[in-house]
Amino acid sequence: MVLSFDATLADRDFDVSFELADGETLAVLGPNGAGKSTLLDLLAGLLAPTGGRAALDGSVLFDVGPGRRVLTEPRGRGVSLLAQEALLFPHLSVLENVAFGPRSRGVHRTTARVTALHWLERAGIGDLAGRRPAHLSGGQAQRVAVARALAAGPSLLLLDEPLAALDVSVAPAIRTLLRDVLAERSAIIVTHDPLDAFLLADRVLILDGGRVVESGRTGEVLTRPLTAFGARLAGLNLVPGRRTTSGFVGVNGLHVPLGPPVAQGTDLGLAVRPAQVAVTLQAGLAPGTSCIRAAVDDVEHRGDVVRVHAAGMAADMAPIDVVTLDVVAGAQVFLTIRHADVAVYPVNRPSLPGPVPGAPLTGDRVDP
Ligand SMILES: Nc1ncnc2c1ncn2[C@@H]1O[C@H](COP(=O)(O)OP(=O)(O)OP(=O)(O)O)[C@@H](O)[C@H]1O
Repeated sequence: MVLSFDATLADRDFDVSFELADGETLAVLGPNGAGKSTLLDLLAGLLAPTGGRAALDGSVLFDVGPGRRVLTEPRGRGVSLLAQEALLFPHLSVLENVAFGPRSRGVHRTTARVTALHWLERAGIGDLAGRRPAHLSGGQAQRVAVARALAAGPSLLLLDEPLAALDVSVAPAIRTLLRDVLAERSAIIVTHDPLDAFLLADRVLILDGGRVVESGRTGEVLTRPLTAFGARLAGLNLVPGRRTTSGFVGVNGLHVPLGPPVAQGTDLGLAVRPAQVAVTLQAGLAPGTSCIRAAVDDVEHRGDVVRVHAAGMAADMAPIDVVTLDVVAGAQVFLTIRHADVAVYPVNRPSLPGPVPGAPLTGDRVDP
């Protein structure tokens, strides 16, 4: 375990614990005000907790409680922060910017420059070493920031939405660079983008209201979310429901027959993609499908598709079908799902504060 973290911050109602394995990348997601920046600031030493303890590579970052108050200064933490904006020193060259970290740790000037050049080359911009930041594009500046964060030789890399300020044409290349440098590196990335979580992180921590509300392997959380926020991130419908004698019964009345392994009364969730929910005017009764009747709440235009909201679910339709079937708010429709397209699973599985060892979880999937 490279990092153990347990902190409360009373005036922000923040109370979060988790662990990070050596070489693991953790994505921290959550709505605005969830506590993501607070988490990074506590780790970087920009904020002091009111209670708790964190240790990185066996060294205490903070240890605060009755009768004890240890707060390691930011520079001594072995933590580097890569922010949205590159924030380079304008009066220093690119090489000097990157060499600054090692230099300020007392590394000899020549060695620091060799280290800086190594990371600039790794970031694909060795040829820009002599430039001033004013003469860099946004993408180039962020590459310099990546090199600078790594040249400091951190035990833990913190990334605060590192792609958010970049032009969409530049972000993919920087994402590829991050994917390369994050492999085998202990890192925590705050992001609003589930794609970044998928591509960059081994594990996901979802915060809401200063608490961990979901945690697990990225693929697990984004295919079988436990919370409405997790489902929204993953682009899935999540229908809460229960196991009854005949199977899954959703709060919206959707019924899906299930095999025996799950005990009656268990709280279940059904996940299905909006593209796999069919909207019709007649009840669909084909074998292997389930159908509910619902009134349309809202019709939302989303580029190539129209998203229809009804019975707590979203269904994507082709615009021509919306017109042909006259699907408008208030219309009565039938929503049909194929059993083969849904995942039904317990939603009260314990959250997993630590890394999940080995194989994906098995045994809790109870797809029909
Ligand atoms: N400087 C501050 N002083 C006091 N409270 C703050 C401060 N910054 C944030 N908060 C509060 O702490 C809580 C967590 O905020 P935080 O900025 O960590 O959330 P976040 O998940 O990073 O949100 P966002 O996605 O909007 O950046 C919120 O209730 C917020 O109002």
